[in-house]
Amino acid sequence: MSAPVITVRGATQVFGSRTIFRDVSFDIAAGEVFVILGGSGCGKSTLLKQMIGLLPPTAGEITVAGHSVRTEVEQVRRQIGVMFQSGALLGSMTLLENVSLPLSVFTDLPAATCAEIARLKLGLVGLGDAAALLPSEISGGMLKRAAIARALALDPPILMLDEPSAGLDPVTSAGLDKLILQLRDTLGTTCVVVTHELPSIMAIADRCAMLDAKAQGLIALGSPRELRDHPAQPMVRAFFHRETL
Ligand SMILES: Nc1ncnc2c1ncn2[C@@H]1O[C@H](COP(=O)(O)OP(=O)(O)OP(=O)(O)O)[C@@H](O)[C@H]1O
Repeated sequence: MSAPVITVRGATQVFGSRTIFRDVSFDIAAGEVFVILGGSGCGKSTLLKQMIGLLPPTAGEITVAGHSVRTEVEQVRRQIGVMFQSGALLGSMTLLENVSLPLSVFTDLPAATCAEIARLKLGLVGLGDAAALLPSEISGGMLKRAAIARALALDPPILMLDEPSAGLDPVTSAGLDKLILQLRDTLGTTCVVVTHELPSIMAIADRCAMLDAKAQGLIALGSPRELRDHPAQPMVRAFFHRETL
């Protein structure tokens, strides 16, 4: 494995008297597609928020490109483009304006250059012809692609996607999987994806980390094929073989 770009060491999250997960540790290598999976409420989104620097871990340490999420939040954020579950684009702006927004807010580039870069990003996600449309005028799959284009606006080396295929039909979802792999292959983007869609996991993940609410932590770490073919825990087996426990 090449040098880790993200290190998670003993990450723990407690809300009030409730432990969501404890002592979670793994590395994510540069250029890896890393999936965080597990049942509802096991803490996938919470772990993502810790990695982005939005939520300091109750205990443990996470670094992104060598920067601590506790003490160097600015530097951490600069490494990461995020698409949250809602993927919210601003409804009153065209796709081009939505994708330009991070560039005009966070850089000193002239408006025409921001627009040119935004156009390139829209092209990258297959929306080159949709730049002038409003979010209300496009499909769910196109909305996700536009949100990914916006997450890529500032050329982050890491992309984090929270349930990108939620609410999409299988064909559109497979198209999104292909896009994620294309971004990794063409731009070298490290992708951290939260999902519990088994076909997506098998299609895109180099490795995955499985969290479990009952175990309050990590129950499996490895390639999806390893976890499917050699599940070390009944819960892992149930997930990859679609069995009930
Ligand atoms: N700020 C918070 N305060 C208290 N509890 C929280 C907070 N954020 C999340 N939780 C709880 O922590 C648990 C894990 O939430 P999280 O959203 O990380 O789960 P998840 O695995 O992403 O679930 P899903 O697949 O349903 O999105 C949930 O029970 C949630 O209610």
